[in-house]
Amino acid sequence: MRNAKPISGRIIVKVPASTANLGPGFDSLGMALSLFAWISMEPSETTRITLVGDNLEGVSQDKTNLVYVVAQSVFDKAGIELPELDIGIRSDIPLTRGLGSSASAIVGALVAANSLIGNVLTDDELFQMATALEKHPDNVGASLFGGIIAAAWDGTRAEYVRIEPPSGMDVLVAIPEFELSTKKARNVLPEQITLSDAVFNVTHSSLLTAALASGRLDLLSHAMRDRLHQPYRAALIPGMDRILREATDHGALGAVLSGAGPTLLFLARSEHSRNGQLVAFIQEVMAGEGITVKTQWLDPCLHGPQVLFMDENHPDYDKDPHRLLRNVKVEVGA
Ligand SMILES: Nc1ncnc2c1ncn2[C@@H]1O[C@H](COP(=O)(O)OP(=O)(O)O)[C@@H](O)[C@H]1O
Ligand SMILES: N[C@@H](CCOP(=O)(O)O)C(=O)O
Repeated sequence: MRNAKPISGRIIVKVPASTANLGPGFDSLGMALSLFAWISMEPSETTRITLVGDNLEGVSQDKTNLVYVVAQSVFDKAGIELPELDIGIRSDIPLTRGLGSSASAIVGALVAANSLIGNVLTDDELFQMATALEKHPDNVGASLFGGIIAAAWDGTRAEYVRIEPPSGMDVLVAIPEFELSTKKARNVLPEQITLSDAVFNVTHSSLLTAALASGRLDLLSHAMRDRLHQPYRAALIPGMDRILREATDHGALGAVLSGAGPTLLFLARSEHSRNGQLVAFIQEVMAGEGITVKTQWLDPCLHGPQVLFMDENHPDYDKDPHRLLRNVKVEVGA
């Protein structure tokens, strides 16, 4: 049992989305993105889970909700009695599209619950818990620490190194209208691969990590190639093969499947990125496949979760937390 302080007050956490793999770094590389989810959490007489906004369709509002379950695991580990919770969730991260919505929910819930009990768990403990829940460290590490992370999990313990994203690098995501669960996209992967494909991925992942750490943007198109998961997942995403193959002819530095997909992700130099050529190419190929995609320019997010603690003296404490979440301007200080 830790020295957990009694739970009181309201926590609002703003947590970034993430993209995993970056091509060859399967289950290892992740980068936080400037797209966010917000979770409010406070003790209450009975549990209530309110979903705010359009992106959370189908998410459960009972005690099976991921945010509620993960929060309880924090109280359990800290050895304190499990409280009923009033939880509000707002997310600008589309679900099951390969932008780490589940990782953001897990990290947001861990950080909110830990804040409610006076941060008795360390960042490392939160990272270990998040990795064990998500079963791979790439998305959760990026959401928790911001920037780019290179991580390895052996099933017992995860280690990571955070890399500051190179400056002058923009991120474009092309989000198809259809959902693809991570589970389904992992199920199409083979049990075994050839030694030459394994060597291809180890070498390219190492080169990519070093290129990102040293700002060698010129190496990205070479380094972001993958033979471990993208070739198998391509069958689930019409148009993906051609777009990834030809994106560098249209201004991208590198093009990959984001996480398990179906979102495609492109890195581009900031000064070239917004001229519309790349977006037009993606839209044209996807339209030819009969698929609607939403494109959105993002930046790497340099920070992890930001936490606002409200006690009863806070000027907004009397406001309905769900109305606060609805307000886009909910900015949560570091
Ligand atoms: N904010 C949230 N609150 C509760 N559950 C969530 C939230 N975000 C995501 N999830 C859960 O995670 C699932 C999506 O996870 P997954 O298939 O791994 O896709 P993604 O690439 O978006 O992480 C959703 O169907 C939902 O069950
Ligand atoms: N390394 C995982 C990443 C899954 O990311 P998600 O955002 O699609 O959940 C994988 O490629 O399966």
